[in-house]
Amino acid sequence: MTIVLDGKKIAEEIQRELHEEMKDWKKCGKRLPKLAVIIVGDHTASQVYVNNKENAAKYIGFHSIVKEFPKDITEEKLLCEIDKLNQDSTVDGILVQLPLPLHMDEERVLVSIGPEKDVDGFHPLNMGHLLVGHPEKLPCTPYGIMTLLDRYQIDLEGKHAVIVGRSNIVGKPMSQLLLHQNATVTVTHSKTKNLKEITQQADILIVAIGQCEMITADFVKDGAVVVDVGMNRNSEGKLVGDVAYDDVFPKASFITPVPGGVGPMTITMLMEQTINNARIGDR
Ligand SMILES: Nc1nc(=O)c2c([nH]1)NC[C@@H]1CN(c3ccc(C(=O)N[C@@H](CCC(=O)O)C(=O)O)cc3)C=[N+]21
Repeated sequence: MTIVLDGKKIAEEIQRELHEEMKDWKKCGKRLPKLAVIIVGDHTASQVYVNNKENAAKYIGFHSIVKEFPKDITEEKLLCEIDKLNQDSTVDGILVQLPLPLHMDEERVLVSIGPEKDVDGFHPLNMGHLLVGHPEKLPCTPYGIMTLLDRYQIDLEGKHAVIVGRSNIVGKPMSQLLLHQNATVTVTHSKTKNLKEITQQADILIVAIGQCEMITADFVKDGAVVVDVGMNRNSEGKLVGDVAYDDVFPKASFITPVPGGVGPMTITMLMEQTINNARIGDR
């Protein structure tokens, strides 16, 4: 029997808890958290993400501001805007929506975010904390996946976790979090030879490659836990993952759907880290 890892449901549960906490903050007059989201250029593709974030913040009951800039804004101007937010003591979290326009140096922009306000966990300092095993801020998608696995009491110790994709945003940080839980981790990528032979060994298979329904049943071991980070539009405009869900479903012990799996968890972890910053900072 296959169990669906219901990210939407777990995300709602956590958001309800956070909502209750914010009610208490309001009651005792504590300053409410504030998240600042920066968007540069056309963001129609990530509109869903932006809307979901706004809605979550509204529901939980804290402040969220969105700053939109044209795609031809200079890097200097953008850095200046980030610096204003760094210095604004009412702002607890800053997120710069990726990808940035090609003329910008993404790393330079990410480094300019104050590490203590980096709710995405993309700052090299926070990546470093994660690498040495004392994470301060976690990238929201890997954090969301770990929370989801934990809520379904999926034991990771000694399991072979195979990650498909090595991005800084998902694959690399995911590998570290799984290692910390004593999984044996293999990271595969576009140059990996015999990908299928490796994914077939996975007890836990995490897929984050951005290829529409690439992982079919023949890539998956019987009883594997399958986590799909992909979010692609197919030819009919429907949102589909990197995993061919219907094909893989009967083989998996647990599987995340798209939508309603990893996505809502990512949003919720962003909310949690913003609140956590306000909690510890009281800046
Ligand atoms: N600095 C930065 N941090 C990010 O975390 C980041 C980013 N930039 N740029 C864009 C991507 C994309 N991303 C999504 C997260 C959740 C959903 C989400 O909530 N998905 C719903 C979609 C629901 C629907 O479309 O119907 C779901 O999967 O159920 C979507 C997309 C975060 N990203």
